[in-house]
Amino acid sequence: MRDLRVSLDGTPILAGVDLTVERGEWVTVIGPNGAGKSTLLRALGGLLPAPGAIRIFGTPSEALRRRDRARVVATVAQSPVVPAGMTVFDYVLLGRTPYVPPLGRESAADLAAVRDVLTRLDLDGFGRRELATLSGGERQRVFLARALAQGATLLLLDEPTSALDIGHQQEVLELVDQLRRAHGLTVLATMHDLSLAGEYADRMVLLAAGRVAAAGPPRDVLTEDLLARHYRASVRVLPGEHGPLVVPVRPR
Ligand SMILES: Nc1ncnc2c1ncn2[C@@H]1O[C@H](COP(=O)(O)OP(=O)(O)OP(=O)(O)O)[C@@H](O)[C@H]1O
Repeated sequence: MRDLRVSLDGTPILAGVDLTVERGEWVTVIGPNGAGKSTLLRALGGLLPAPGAIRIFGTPSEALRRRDRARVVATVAQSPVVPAGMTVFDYVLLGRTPYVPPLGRESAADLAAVRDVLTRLDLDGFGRRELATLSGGERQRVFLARALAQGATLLLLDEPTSALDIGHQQEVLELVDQLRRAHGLTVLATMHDLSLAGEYADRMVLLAAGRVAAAGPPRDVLTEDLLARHYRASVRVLPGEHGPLVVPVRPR
């Protein structure tokens, strides 16, 4: 994206963001509440107009038709709408919509893709359950399952682990990383857990008040100075095996 500017109801939210994500790369956008992270993902997902600012694998975003975009870009929003009465299986099957011919039905391959992704996300046995009856964490895995079933090569993940327990956080991020390596997926995520973010991202972008305040490998972005300045947080940053570990410490 080049000079991405978004205003909502007359309020400037993104004030000229430049960001390139290479094919196969994992980039995580961090930043304090209200910095514009979700807005950035929504613009990339085609949900907000951004004429001329975004190219997806070389194609101007506005030139992609909805169905074509859905085969390339899959988004897991922060709080997706949960359709009343819909089962987990049918919800994940919605991810196959871009492959179903107009007025046609899902193929055996579509159904198999859904079963496969449910297994990978530890959701066997949940297929017939009504989505609305699942716990927050179970639901979050179903939202990710739908995006993975879509078979897109660019995954936009808006706080994909915020409702998950520590085990499922790791499981989901490991799965995304495995898929990335095996199928060359490109991942753009937002996360509030900074240590976890740094362990998985190749590069991080610190967004503050709609601008890029810092960008680079996790060790360059997760510094005590930058985090204190932009989050107004008191933290210690310790060296970790897979990236810096950010520990909040009570201010003196
Ligand atoms: N329709 C709107 N009109 C005016 N301001 C809006 C509108 N929608 C969102 N905003 C504001 O845009 C800013 C950025 O919101 P966004 O959801 O992108 O932030 P975020 O970085 O994802 O925050 P969080 O970490 O809290 O999820 C916020 O201050 C929000 O209140």
